Amino acid sequence: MLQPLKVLEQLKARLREAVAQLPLDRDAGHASVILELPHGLSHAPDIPGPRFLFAHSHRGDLRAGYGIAGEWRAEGPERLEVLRAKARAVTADWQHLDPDETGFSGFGMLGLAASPAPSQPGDDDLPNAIFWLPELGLASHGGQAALVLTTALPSTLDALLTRWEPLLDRVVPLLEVPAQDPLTPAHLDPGDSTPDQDAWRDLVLSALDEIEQDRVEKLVLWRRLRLQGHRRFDLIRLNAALAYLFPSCQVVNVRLHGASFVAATPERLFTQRRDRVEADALAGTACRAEDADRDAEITRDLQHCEKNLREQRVVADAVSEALTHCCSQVEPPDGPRIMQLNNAQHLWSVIRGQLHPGVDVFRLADLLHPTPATNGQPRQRAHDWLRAHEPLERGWYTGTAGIVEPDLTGELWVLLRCARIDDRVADLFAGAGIVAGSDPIAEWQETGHKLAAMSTALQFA
Ligand SMILES: C=C(O[C@@H]1C=C(C(=O)O)C=C[C@H]1O)C(=O)O
Repeated sequence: MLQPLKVLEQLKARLREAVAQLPLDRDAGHASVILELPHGLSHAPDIPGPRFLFAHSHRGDLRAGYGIAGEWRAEGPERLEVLRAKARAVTADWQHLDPDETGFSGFGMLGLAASPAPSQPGDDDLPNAIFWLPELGLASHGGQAALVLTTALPSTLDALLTRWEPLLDRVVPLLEVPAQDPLTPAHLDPGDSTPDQDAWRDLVLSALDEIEQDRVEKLVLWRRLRLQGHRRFDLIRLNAALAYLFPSCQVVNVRLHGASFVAATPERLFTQRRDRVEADALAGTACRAEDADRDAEITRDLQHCEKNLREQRVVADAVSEALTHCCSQVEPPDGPRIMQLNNAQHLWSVIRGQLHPGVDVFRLADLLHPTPATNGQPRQRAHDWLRAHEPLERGWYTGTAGIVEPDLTGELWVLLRCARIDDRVADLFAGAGIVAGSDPIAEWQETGHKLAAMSTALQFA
């Protein structure tokens, strides 16, 4: 294996050659240089500054972005249309130079808060919606990896090398550092839940009343739990713990300023590959048991529970219906089968469709987000009821985020099992779908199982 210093020197030499070939004097657009890395990546370094990460352990996929080569923000009901127009303009004029023939290309990140309604963001918070081209990207898949450097045009050779060489100096040596072992589990001080258990019961009862009056069929309520650590939470360790505990989930980190938004989510909003789309309908939750017989019994109960099946069917139906607006053909949902995670199990179906020409991730996000899995049904009425009754802003919890390819296809994940982490404080978020027959205590316990996904991992960070 090449020594880290050798890798860095070789990358810098190849970077200088490649940058000299970029059309830097064009007066608009973006250009990316893609350089092969000697081996695949299982984790991505955390350096100060804006950063995002999407890592999926079972798939062996990783994308990370550092710094900003371009960012576009939007809010309000037109937010996805606005970002779509920007992304179309960017990708129409984006040069890619891949001298090592890696097959990787530049990529962007799209991320959205749960509601398009503008909020009063704090300094550390993420914007309502953002499409972001990182200055340095890392991509790894199937044991192969590449580094992608992107700039807005025009630029000059000197300006780029002055920025990019120090960036490589900071990041490349860290790629060779093995992931740190988890720390001895630390005690976390539990803070308040908002709403607390009494306010939760009242909220569930009002939601049940709304359902009883036939104004909505389903409402997804949630709560925030604040945890205080005795040491600063370390994102690399946290990601490693999440990947270990939830290898079939997508680990997501997004940070623009101080605080990081972190998730280990089991739920895709959709995957778009060329003209095919696949979306998850995930709803209906039960716990896990240590004892295998008891666990199998819980699974069987979930598969036959009329309330949970109905809750999941509402989601599958709404996703199928949304896809009919952009597909020439939508296959009936499969399942529902069971998705088993370490802390919970869910009813899950996949819905597949054949897309009309010209459909992209922005259009799909507009049609699919939010699904009744995280909002309720019907969509607008549920959204309005929740905005009027929820005690806190959701922010990016139950928003969506993912990677956008230069042809504007990609994959977005529903932001669940997540936390906003700032130094030693972590705010964890979890919710539960309320339908006729839901019980406030059982739903409170369900949010507890979901919160345990992040709180367990945080103990090792
Ligand atoms: C709302 C959450 O999860 C969603 C709600 C579920 C349910 O109500 O059973 C199950 C999976 C998710 O779609 C969450 O994890 O916070």
